Amino acid sequence: METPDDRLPIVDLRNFAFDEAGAESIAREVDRIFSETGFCYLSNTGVPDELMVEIFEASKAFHAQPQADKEALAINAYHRGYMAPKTSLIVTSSVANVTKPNNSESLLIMHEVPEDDPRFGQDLQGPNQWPAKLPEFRETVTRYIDALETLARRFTQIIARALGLDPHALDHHFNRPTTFLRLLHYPPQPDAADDEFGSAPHTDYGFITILLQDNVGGLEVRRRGGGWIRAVPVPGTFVINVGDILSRWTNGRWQSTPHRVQNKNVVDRYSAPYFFDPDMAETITCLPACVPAGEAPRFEPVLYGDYLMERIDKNYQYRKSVSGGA
Ligand SMILES: O=C(O)CCC(=O)C(=O)O
Ligand SMILES: [Fe+2]
Repeated sequence: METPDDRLPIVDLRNFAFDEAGAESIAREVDRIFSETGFCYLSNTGVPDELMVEIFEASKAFHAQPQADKEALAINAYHRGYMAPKTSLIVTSSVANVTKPNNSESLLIMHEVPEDDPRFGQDLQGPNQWPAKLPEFRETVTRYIDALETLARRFTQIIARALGLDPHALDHHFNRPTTFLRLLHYPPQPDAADDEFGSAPHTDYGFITILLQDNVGGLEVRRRGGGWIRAVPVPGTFVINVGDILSRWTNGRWQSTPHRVQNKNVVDRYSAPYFFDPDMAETITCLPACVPAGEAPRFEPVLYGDYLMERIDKNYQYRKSVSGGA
């Protein structure tokens, strides 16, 4: 039986219309939740409801296209484009021994890197791919990404506060953030076996993930004491969670909690996780505020770009042909 404790908490961001005391109280709440479950809902985020509707319409229109039109955008060496069902396998996960590929398809859109950007051509720094036959798609997705970036930057200030830092202390790591929007489609799997997932148990690599899900359900979050909590859809909210690099940055004070998706419904499920990560050129060093006096940090400093490439190269089959062996 479910009890009220089995629900993820909701943090009300009050449309960011708070004073100093309000910001502090939200930060305390976030510190408690991220130290325990590492997952919660966010309400009153300032992201317009219409935009949430529009991004799902865009995603559905993309996935409803003939397979050939989707394959025309097959994921490129810059990790941008379409990933067909059953092509990603989380192998770096310490969460589970995953053997079956994920039963989901997705379009990955990252931060734009124009050709005149000095980073152009480096790892993960290249062009997005846009569907030729959906004229409004790019504009809608760009508006959504802009809104989510604003939310993520504001939330980063709450994170800094929650860790006892100046609200702007972390901002400079995100001057050129690494961002991924993943427009996911999960086909129905009413008879899925226990080890067949839309998204197998995993933790997210990065800093924070801000997820929009439709009203179908299927996301589950691992409970600290074992078992899984259903992240039931709550209209108008996002789900936010701590990624591995944030957990590492906090010296393990905050948890990057395993989660998984199984769409055992008879209808399709759509979701849109937005991953907001540091600039790849930033070094992530355990925050001194999180290291107990007299103790050494639990993790070595790491260049975010190196860390991310390792995770991506291990997790995606398609990268066998674009990296490593060359
Ligand atoms: O679709 C979802 O609800 C979660 C997706 C997810 O965990 C991911 O893409 O990392
Ligand atoms: Fe995830």
